[in-house]
Amino acid sequence: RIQKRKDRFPPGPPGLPVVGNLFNSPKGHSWLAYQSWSTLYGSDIIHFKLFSNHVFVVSSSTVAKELFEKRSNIYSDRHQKVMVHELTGWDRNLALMSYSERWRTHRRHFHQYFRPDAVPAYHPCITTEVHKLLAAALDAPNDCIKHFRYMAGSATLNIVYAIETQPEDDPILIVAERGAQCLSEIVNAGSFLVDSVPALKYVPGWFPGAGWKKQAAVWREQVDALHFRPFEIAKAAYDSGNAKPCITTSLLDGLNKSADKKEYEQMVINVTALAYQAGTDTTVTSLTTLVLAMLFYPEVQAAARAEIDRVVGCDRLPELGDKESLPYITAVTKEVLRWHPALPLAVPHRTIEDDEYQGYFIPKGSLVIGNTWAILRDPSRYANPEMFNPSRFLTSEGTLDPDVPDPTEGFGYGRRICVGRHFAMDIMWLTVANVLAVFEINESVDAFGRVVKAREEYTTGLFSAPKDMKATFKPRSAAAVKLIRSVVAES
Ligand code: HEM
Repeated sequence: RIQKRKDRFPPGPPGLPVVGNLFNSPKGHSWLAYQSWSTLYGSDIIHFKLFSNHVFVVSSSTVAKELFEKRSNIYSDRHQKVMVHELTGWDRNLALMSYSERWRTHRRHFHQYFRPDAVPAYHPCITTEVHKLLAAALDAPNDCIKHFRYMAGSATLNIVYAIETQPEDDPILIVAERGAQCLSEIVNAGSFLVDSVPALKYVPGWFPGAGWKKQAAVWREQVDALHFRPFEIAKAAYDSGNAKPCITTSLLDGLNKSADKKEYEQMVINVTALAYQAGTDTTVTSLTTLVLAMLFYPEVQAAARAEIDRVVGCDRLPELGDKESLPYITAVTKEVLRWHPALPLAVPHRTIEDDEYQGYFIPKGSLVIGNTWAILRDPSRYANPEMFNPSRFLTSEGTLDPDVPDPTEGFGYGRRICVGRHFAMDIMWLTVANVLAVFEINESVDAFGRVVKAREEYTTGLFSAPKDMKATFKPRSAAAVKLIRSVVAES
């Protein structure tokens, strides 16, 4: 019977006994290899094995909807790893939690602050941070990534903990940044033996060859600091009765009503730390892609600017209230998510039951990966998908075309879809509109006066960001400089 079921796996590259496809699985930019396997085997779903683990990769929106949405009760779990979940403390992160009552409680609490009708409350804060970004770009026109990072991090810490940060050497931003970075370090470090032999977690750090255990302890401290340091500041303000209302104070209001106060407080710590962890790198990566696209496609910059000048004029900056009247800016934002998704394979899902799809057998415990890259570059959905072309989302009259699919796969799938996507879309939209209203984005010049040519090269890993991004923000006019200075002075 087992043999019969094995024959019913979707097609995929041939593997070896015991190790499976260990030696022919891609080492970097795996979304590209999975996309070509899908073409080679003529299937929207492919299968391979890593040791005893079954991996399925889905590369069409139809199959993704069928599995992740229609069968979300089976396809919403996450793989648990000793290094990530137990030794370094990432079990607190909703995005990595197994599909359980604990995940549901965390997601419900987080969602109430980031659902579409809650997000407008953060518009004033986002607007102030975007204005500060414009001023920072005037003063340091070559540091766009640094400015994006500060904008996204500062907005998040303000909304979640009511903590005001400084652009340089802010102790809380440093702690948050370090903690969030260490997840990428763990993922990029590859596989740890302790994940295959969990008993190794009991080996003491001083044991010869257990250097990984010492590294795990360092990571653990950083993850703890990311969770506790900002929370302690917000909690102290709450206890003193002087706190500015924020997500933490709102959650702490529920503490007295909770049956298990310790457990509730732990949930508050996890939920509040989540926005920085899940929202900063994703937003910064996407905005860096915007900059790259603007270097390659100056005509898109010009079209965006023309729309802003026509609708908003030059005497004020675009606001989120202008969204309906600036469809081209919305189309640019969507195209950024589609052209180079920040997480080209989202976060892998895991099945909790045996399943069957189109005659194929998908065993319980399989990893099922949505190949967002392939789905968003599917030529049957998006013509000439390699081109950055916001107009694909517009009708011939220039309004948003409801028949062109939104690149929602950039935010993942089914019940695990990004909870912060409405907030993310607003912060991205406002940044795109404001930056293009007052700046030209140009290639930068090196110390010898030579233009640094932009390249479409991306990093590999959980996140995929433009490599060594260099660009310069040039104010469009003296009036634009004056406008930025006056807006920042006002706010
Ligand atoms: C452009 C920015 C962003 C992108 C591209 C993005 C993308 C994603 C993706 C691909 C996933 C995995 C979905 C899956 O497993 O199928 C995810 C999960 C998540 N995102 Fe985002 N995200 C962004 C911004 C944000 C922001 C700003 C927040 C918070 C304020 C946030 C909070 C979350 C959370 C909490 C999860 C975990 C959901 C779960 O596992 O149940 N994200 N995001």
